[in-house]
Amino acid sequence: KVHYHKWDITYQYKSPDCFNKLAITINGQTPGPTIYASQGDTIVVEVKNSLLTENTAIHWHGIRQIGTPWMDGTEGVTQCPILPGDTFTYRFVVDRPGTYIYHSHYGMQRSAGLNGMIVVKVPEGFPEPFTYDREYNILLNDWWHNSTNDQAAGLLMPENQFKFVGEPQSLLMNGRGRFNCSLAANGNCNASYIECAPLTLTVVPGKTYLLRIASITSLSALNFEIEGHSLTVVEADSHYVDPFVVKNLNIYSGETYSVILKADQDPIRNYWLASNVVGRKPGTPTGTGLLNYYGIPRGRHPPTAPPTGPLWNNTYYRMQQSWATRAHPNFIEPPPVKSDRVIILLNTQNRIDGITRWSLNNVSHDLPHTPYLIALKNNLHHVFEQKPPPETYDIKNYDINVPPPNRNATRSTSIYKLEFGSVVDVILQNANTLTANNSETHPWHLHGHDFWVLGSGLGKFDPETDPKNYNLKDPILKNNVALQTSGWTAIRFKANNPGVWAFHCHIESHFFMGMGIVFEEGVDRLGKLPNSIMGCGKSKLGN
Ligand SMILES: O=C1O[C@H]([C@@H](O)CO)C(O)=C1O
Repeated sequence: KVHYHKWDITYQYKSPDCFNKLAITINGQTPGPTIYASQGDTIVVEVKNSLLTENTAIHWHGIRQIGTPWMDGTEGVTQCPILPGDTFTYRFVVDRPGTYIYHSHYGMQRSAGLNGMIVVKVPEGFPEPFTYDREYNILLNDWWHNSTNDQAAGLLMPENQFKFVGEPQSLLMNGRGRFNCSLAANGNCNASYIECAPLTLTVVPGKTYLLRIASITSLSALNFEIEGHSLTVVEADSHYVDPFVVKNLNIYSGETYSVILKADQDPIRNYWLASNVVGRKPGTPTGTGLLNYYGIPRGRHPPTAPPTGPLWNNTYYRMQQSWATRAHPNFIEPPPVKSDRVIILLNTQNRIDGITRWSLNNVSHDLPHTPYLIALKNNLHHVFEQKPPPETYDIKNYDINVPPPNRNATRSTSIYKLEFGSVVDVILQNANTLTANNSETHPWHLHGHDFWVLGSGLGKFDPETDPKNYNLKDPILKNNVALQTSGWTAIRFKANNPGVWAFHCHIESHFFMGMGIVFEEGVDRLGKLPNSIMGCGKSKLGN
């Protein structure tokens, strides 16, 4: 089955949290429309760029694009951007069931509202390992009142004029939140807007619901909770997990979870849906919605205060909370027992020529003007740095608990070339930022692949001892994983999807500041690239 969508990308004044500002919309909506499909279907999205002054590109987050790497929508990596006034048609197969996200992959446009959900159903009759009466989608986001232009300009200021994006003004559920209008200095803020009416999910006492929860936040690690109800986690990044029950769920940017909710509480009132910031000192009120028990007026607030979630800086708790580590006993795909290559990436914050950047092994990533996929396919070796980036860092002597002794780093367009079919381990190693006694959570996302999460720990990864504790029996498969403060995370994947794939921190400002790398594998196995991805850098000549 082929699903056709026609999207017009425009700037419109919107009030997601009751504060009116310019947002990027799809057919006038932010979040954009939810795409529904079944496993094996083809999705066709004709994207018209009606942003009058800027390019765009749309990434289908979690979709592996096997055989269609040029549809991954990662500007600078898999395609030239879609120019203002131009139309680009994305066409790809959704080869696995689950919950996915789409969002702009150009500049920091995701933060301006260009995002939405994709739901891929299992085929008719396929026995899911859980049952439910109906399902709801919950897209979690954070939201600022200034523009992404303001934000980008602040990030590019030199030395102590650097201005970080700061903590969000509000937290949204399906694009709706509630800023306290009495705090609105300027701009129009009107809490009675229909647009900022809180998300309300109606449940029938005794019934069972599947909640598809996705986070598209630009910065925040969130903790989601439904007051008075426990949640049974059954799926993570569209892979079935060994089910476990939580009171509240940590969800990192880019992740999706499916949880089972039973309407098993006292039906005489409504209950809060709550999302709270964890991992960074909160500066944002709890994001709320309502769980409405059928028969109670939909808008009636619970008699209680919304839950405020776990302590934001309890790393140990967050480590424990990452219970989504084991695959469902009936859906285990064990990893290869050994890897062909181990890449260790030290995450540091640096200052390069006065500009604050993030780096991996002291290399901060810049995107080339000719997308890698085009450059590699056409052997244009002069359009990006050919020297390979460092495979590791000075593990013995580097102190991860102090600011980088050498603030400086280098910027580069270099990429990691992987032997097709090889098994690759990546160890993400966190460290202190430029600020003393400060390490930050980084949610990493890999394009084009799922990876096994073999293990994680606090402190410095030890190549001699830590691999002995990897879970090689039933590790979970995901395409997003959190790197906790001052800790490490180990992942393994097969380089078996011909293409060029970004692997980066999913914090919008961090990727903008160079916190990512790019893998290449099997590009020589690809057929002719579509002309539609050309038109920039050295690809002006067309094919
Ligand atoms: O890139 C960042 O900058 C700030 C801080 O390090 C300097 O203001 C922050 O929290 C980041 O994640």
